[in-house]
Amino acid sequence: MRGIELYGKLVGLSIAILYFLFFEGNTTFEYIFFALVLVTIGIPHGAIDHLLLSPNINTKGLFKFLAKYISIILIYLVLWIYLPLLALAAFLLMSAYHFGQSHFINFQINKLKTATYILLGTYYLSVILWGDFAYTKNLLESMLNIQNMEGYGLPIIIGSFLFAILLIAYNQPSKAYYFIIEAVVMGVILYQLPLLLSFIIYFGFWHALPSMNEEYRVLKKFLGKNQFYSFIKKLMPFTAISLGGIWMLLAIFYTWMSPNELVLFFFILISLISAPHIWFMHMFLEKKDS
Ligand SMILES: CC1=C(/C=C/C(C)=C/C=C/C(C)=C/C=O)C(C)(C)CCC1
Repeated sequence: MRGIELYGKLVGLSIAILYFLFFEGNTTFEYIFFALVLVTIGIPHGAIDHLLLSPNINTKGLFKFLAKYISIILIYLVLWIYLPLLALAAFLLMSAYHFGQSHFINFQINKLKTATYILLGTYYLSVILWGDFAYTKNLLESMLNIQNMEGYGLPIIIGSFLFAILLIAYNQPSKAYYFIIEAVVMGVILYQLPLLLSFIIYFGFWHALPSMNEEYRVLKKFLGKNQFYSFIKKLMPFTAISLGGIWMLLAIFYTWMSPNELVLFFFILISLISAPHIWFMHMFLEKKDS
């Protein structure tokens, strides 16, 4: 594993340990780390999608890219408005694929790739969502009632874990032990944490940072002198636009929505920017493999 990823995972683990030791039940701790990781790693990892396929993009190329990006967002927004349950199901499936995919940046999967990604992503997502089922249920309440789904949690978690490990072992027998240990340790920890902290630790340090590290590795030859500084500079504009847009919309809807509805609305906004990001990231990672 490359340095930064390992350090990131250690930071993620330290936040979890700090929570268990000193801040159990402290929502301020949870919100502070949620915001910090989101702003510094979560959003920025998707802010250079325009450079992934064309590192030297020109103005015309950028407009074409933005037209595609915004069209996907608008089509998905229409789906959220008219068929919200389908939009939610699509979000969970896309996210499982996308999260799973980022576990294999340094490990080649050749056989049953899509299934492997989806199963491993489903495992982590379900650990996070079912680990704090009461809050997940409350967040989704305004959209659907998942009360009777509590019992499905363990079979889904164990089933996705077993099948994912089976497929990883089928692809890379000598590396499977690493994924097993990580999935078991992280599964236990994420399951015990409150939803938002669990989500942001996994999202930040197991998904966004490894993805950003890969973006940097591939793009750095196009960054001239001061590669790291130039990379950070390139992340800035779309990070600021995304955060500003999310902030503005949350501020506008703040007066009409309950706190739980606002959190769900926040995740719907994340889903809207994630849809094109997942697509471009998929193209980037698969192109790199071929
Ligand atoms: C945590 C959470 C949810 C799922 C969030 C997901 C799936 C986020 C995925 C983000 C991605 C894929 C970002 C891209 O890089 C729900 C079920 C919406 C509502 C309850 C809280």
